[in-house]
Amino acid sequence: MGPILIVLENGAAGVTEATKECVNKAKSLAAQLGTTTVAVGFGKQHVSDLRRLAVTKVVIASGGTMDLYNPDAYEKVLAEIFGNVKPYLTLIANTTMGLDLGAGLAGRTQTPLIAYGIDIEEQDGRLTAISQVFAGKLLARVPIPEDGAIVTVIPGSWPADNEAGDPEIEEWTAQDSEAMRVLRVVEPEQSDIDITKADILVSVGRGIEGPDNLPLAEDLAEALGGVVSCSRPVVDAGWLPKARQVGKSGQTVKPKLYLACGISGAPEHLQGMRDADLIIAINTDESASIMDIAHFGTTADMLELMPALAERLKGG
Ligand SMILES: Cc1cc2nc3c(=O)[nH]c(=O)nc-3n(C[C@H](O)[C@H](O)[C@H](O)COP(=O)(O)OP(=O)(O)OC[C@H]3O[C@@H](n4cnc5c(N)ncnc54)[C@H](O)[C@@H]3O)c2cc1C
Repeated sequence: MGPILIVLENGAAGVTEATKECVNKAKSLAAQLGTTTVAVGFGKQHVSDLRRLAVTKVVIASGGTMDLYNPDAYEKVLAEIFGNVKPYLTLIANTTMGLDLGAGLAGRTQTPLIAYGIDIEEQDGRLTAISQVFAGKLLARVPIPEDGAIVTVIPGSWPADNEAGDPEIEEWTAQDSEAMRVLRVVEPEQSDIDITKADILVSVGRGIEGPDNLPLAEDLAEALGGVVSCSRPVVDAGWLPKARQVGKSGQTVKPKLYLACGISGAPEHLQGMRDADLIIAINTDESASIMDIAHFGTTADMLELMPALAERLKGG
C-alpha cells in the first residue's frame, strides 16, 4: 500500500492548524495500515516548521512561484510529487486553497476526490471517508477505492498534531507558472478573537435586531467566560466582523457550549457548529430548525433572557 500524503498549507505563523490536523490523522491511519506518511510543503518561508514535522518524509517544493499560492504552479508540482510518491490516500485541508488544489490535483492525476470530509474510518485495512453533502444536511460514507483517493478535510475535524519529529527531507525544484502570476495577496481582516479556540460561544443571529443590543450578548458571554460569535446576516449587516461568523462561509467551531440566540438554524449555519458538545437554543419560534439539533431549547425572548441570565450568573 502506498504512503499517506499530506498537502501542507502555509499560514502567517507557519504551517496551518488545519494542516496539522491532517498530519495527526495521517499518522494514526498509517500506523493502522502499516504504511508511511509523506508531507508536501511549498516555498521556503516556514522551512524550519517543515523540517520538524513528525512524519516519515517531507518533500519541500521551492523555487519558481512557490512562496505564494499559485494554482497553476502548485498543481503542476504537486502532480509531479504525487506521481513520484504514489500515495494511497492524500489529505488536504478543506480550505479555499485546499478545495482549489484538491480539485486540480484530482483532474491532473485522474484520482477520485472526496470533498468536505469530516472523518476517515479504518476497518480490516480498508478506509471509508465520511463527508458532508447538501451543506451538511446529510453525511455520505464513501469507501476509498483500492487505487486510492484524495480527501479534503473540513478544519476542526481532528486535533492538530504538535509533536516534533525528524523526517527525511527531499528538496523538489518547482517551475514558474507561464499561465498565471500572483500579484499580491489580500489578507482577511484580523480579529482579536479566534472563535474557533473558544470553549463557550454566545452566538447571535438576526434575532438580536441591531447593534444596540450586542452588549447584551457581550455581557452574557463575559459572565459565562466565553466570547460572542454570530450568524451571517449579523456580519452582512456590519454589526460584527466576518471573523465572528459561524457556518459554511464562516468558521467551523466545536465549543463545549454553543448558545444559539435568535438563530433559525439554516443548513449553512449548522454546517459550522453542529459538532459542538452542547447546543442550547433560545428562539421564540419552537419550530425553528435549530431546535432539531439543540440538546436544550427555550422559546424565551432572547432580549429578555440574555440580561436575566447574565445577572444571575454574576450573582445578582
Ligand atoms: C452560499 C451560502 C453560504 C452561507 N453561509 C452562511 C454561514 O456561513 N453562516 C450563516 O449563519 N449563514 C450562512 N448563510 C445564510 C443562511 O442561509 C441563513 O440565511 C442564515 O444562517 C440565517 O441567519 P439567522 O438564523 O441569524 O436569521 P434568520 O433565519 O432570520 O433567523 C432569525 C431567528 O431569530 C428568531 N428570533 C427573532 N427574534 C427573537 C427573539 N427576540 N428571541 C429569540 N429568538 C428570536 C426567529 O424566530 C428566527 O428563527 C449562507 C447562505 C448561502 C446561500
